[in-house]
Amino acid sequence: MHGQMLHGAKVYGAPRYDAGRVLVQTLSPQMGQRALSRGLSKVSDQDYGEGVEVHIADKCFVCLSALGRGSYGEVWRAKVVTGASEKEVALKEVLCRSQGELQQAIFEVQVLLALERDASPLRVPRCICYKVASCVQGWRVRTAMTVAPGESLDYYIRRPNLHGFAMSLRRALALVANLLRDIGPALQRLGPIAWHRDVNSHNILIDGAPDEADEVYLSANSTFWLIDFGLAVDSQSWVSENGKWRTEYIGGDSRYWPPSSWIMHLVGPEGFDDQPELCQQYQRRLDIHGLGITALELLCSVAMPECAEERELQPWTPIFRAWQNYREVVWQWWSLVYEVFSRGGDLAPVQAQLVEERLVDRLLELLRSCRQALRGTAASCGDPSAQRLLLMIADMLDEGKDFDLQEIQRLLGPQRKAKAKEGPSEAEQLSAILPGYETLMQRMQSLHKLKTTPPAADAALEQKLGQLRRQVVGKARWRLLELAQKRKASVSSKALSGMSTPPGGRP
Ligand SMILES: Nc1ncnc2c1ncn2[C@@H]1O[C@H](COP(=O)(O)OP(=O)(O)OP(=O)(O)O)[C@@H](O)[C@H]1O
Repeated sequence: MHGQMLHGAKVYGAPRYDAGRVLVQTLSPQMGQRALSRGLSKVSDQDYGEGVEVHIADKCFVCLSALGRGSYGEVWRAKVVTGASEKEVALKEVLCRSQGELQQAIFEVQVLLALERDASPLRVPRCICYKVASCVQGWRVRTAMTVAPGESLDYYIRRPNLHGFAMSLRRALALVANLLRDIGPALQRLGPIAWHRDVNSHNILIDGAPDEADEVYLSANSTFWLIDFGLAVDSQSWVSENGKWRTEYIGGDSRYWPPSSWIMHLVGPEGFDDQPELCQQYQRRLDIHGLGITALELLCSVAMPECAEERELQPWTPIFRAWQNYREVVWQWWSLVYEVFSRGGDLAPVQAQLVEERLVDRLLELLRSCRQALRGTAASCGDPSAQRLLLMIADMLDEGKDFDLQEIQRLLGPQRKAKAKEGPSEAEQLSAILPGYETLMQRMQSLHKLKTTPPAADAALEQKLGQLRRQVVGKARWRLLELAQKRKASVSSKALSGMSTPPGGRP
């Protein structure tokens, strides 16, 4: 999730699906200094700040500098003093004022923990430890995670282009291929557990891509990291006829929303009555669409020449034009909604205006133009690897296609190896905590009782969380086993049916 003025509209659904909020906490370094000067060895209700010592479980950290700011507070880079093998960590704190927010914040941690159990390391931060503490406003969920390298992709793509068109295009294609190779598998592994719902260029970090580097260097060295699982929802309870997709608030950055999210936002679930494909998109493919738009944005931002005449370079011109049209119109819709949220106004008139303007039909048309341009250029560009990329992006943006994330590795080859883990974390020793048949969210309802027993609750809360972990461990193990068996069965049935390895891909 993110909430920076220009890059993070925290847009939630229409008031009938829960009024949303835009909360940007500003934590001043002075606050941190004050905490330090009071000689606090343990921060309970203090915010992070330079030099502030933070204890989470048996580990101790000292805040160094802010890594970034989101709608729920700042994320700080911190030095490890004791208890963890990493030198530095990223400390995130989410202030939860309600049961719902607490459940959401804990789910974010659970998802990180679940992902790190994956056999092959993914490019997502690893959770080192976390703590839930009650405070006057409700609860604070503090997480220490590994620092993902690099900078936000949305800053990267706004840098001026130093190269001529041919070189820029090769660089862009190399970057887009690595973006899909890195983020695709993360989303694929995430799928059985959760939908991220906020895949966009602000929540993806890029590393190893200096401005002057050529495509060979970028292919070998650039990496992309998915962060911020703060809007993730349990994919098991989300999907189905009466799944939570019907009632849960809408999340994410509307510039990366598919048409189905706008339908939900402007009309509600009834808007899908005659639109089964869009309904399926909203239930299952929000992240794929977010990744597709991010890929197109990266391609055009890096490859598109700054000068308009140069831009008229066939066969790539149609893609640049389609993207520019999309960007102009969709960014305008986003700013209309965001403006109302940031001043806390009534969203209903803006929603009515957007319905009147036939936003969904226009968005479908803008996306159709993007796909047409991508497919047209793929047909004429003559470079098979560029072709594969363009067709893949077009399919990701196609509400009529049931895009499978496995396609990415099949067509682009496997993800380059992420750095090996640096030793077992506390999380690895914890019980498995994947949500099972009953969703984690439902189980967390039992925390409700603790809300009525204020501050004494720290220990009780920890105990309760421990209980919850133990309760779900059996089901989670079973589910992991089942998934592994399914994978095995599908691999052996493919082998039996004599399927060959596709060119450049894995079997
Ligand atoms: N593990 C990490 N490693 C490096 N930087 C990070 C990490 N986690 C977060 N950040 C930085 O902190 C910023 C805010 O983090 P995050 O998006 O998780 O917070 P949030 O409150 O959920 O924000 P949002 O408003 O985007 O929802 C990120 O944009 C990024 O710059």
